[in-house]
Amino acid sequence: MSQQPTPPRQQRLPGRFVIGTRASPLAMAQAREFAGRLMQAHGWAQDELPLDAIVTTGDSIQNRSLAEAGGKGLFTKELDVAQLAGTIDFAVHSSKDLQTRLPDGLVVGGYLPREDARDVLISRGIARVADLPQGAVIGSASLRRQAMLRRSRPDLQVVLLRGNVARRMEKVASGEIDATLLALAGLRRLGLEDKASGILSIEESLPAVGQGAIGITIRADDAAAIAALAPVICRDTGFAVTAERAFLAEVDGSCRMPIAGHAVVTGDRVHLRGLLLSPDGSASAEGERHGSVTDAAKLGADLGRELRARAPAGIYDPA
Ligand SMILES: NCc1[nH]cc(CCC(=O)O)c1CC(=O)O
Repeated sequence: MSQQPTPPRQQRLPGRFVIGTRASPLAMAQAREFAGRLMQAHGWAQDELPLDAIVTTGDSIQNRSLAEAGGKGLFTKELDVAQLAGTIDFAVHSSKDLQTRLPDGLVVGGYLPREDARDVLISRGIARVADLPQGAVIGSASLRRQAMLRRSRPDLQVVLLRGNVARRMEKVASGEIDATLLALAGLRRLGLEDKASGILSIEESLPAVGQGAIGITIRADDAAAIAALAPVICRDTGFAVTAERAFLAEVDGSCRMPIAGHAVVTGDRVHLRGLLLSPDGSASAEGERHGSVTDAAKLGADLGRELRARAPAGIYDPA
């Protein structure tokens, strides 16, 4: 559903771009953040940067897990089509939700500076997963979060929970479920950080590949878009997410497996951690790599191959 009429591509004014985004509150907040950074960097006015909010197939599926429904591409398909057609020039994505392989003709032009990548616990007053009562009901749609919870707290009842961030939080507040895990980044961008009951450490809940990083896709041949992005993109976030995404592409690429991967850049070094789990959390393979940021993609692929090769039974052949 494309709300605003947008000029055909050939009529694009020099320096004028249309930003495409999903229509969820979080996606809109991220698109506004990107627009704000572009306006500041270039001195553009708001009406020079129209936002085109597009409802994707993924947004309209609420009752099944994403893995069942067909994966990450469901959240980007309609945006990809609009972008290739030239209706939108930039598409703003949560890197976490971005397929490892983009459609031909589209590339990630860069990433905005990463927000905190950690997960948070949302509960009625309990700050730590370890302190949830025996048998508590905890909801998540993420295979990674489900498997990590089952591993650390096999007694919890882990149930499928979908819907946007606000709706998930309501289900905790109303008592329908006892707790859920969400990304701190999303809460911050929605101005809801004070609703977090506690923050999970990176060790406790290794984040998803790309978590906290906003990726901007462009048409591969759009030189004007590449130039416009240059002052707003973050090089270090790019190295970190490149390592993580190379890892993900090597271990699986679909989102049917619980996978976590997180890289941190310090100076010209990158440190990547990866984790594969069986759905019930009982089997796992984890590892890490340190190296130069210029080798980010290679480090990620190396770690992915290593973990795939030594994954115990139960990971690639779920019981
Ligand atoms: N899959 C939904 C999704 N995609 C990105 C974020 C959070 C923002 C981010 O990771 O940048 C969320 C919500 C969540 O996991 O709590």
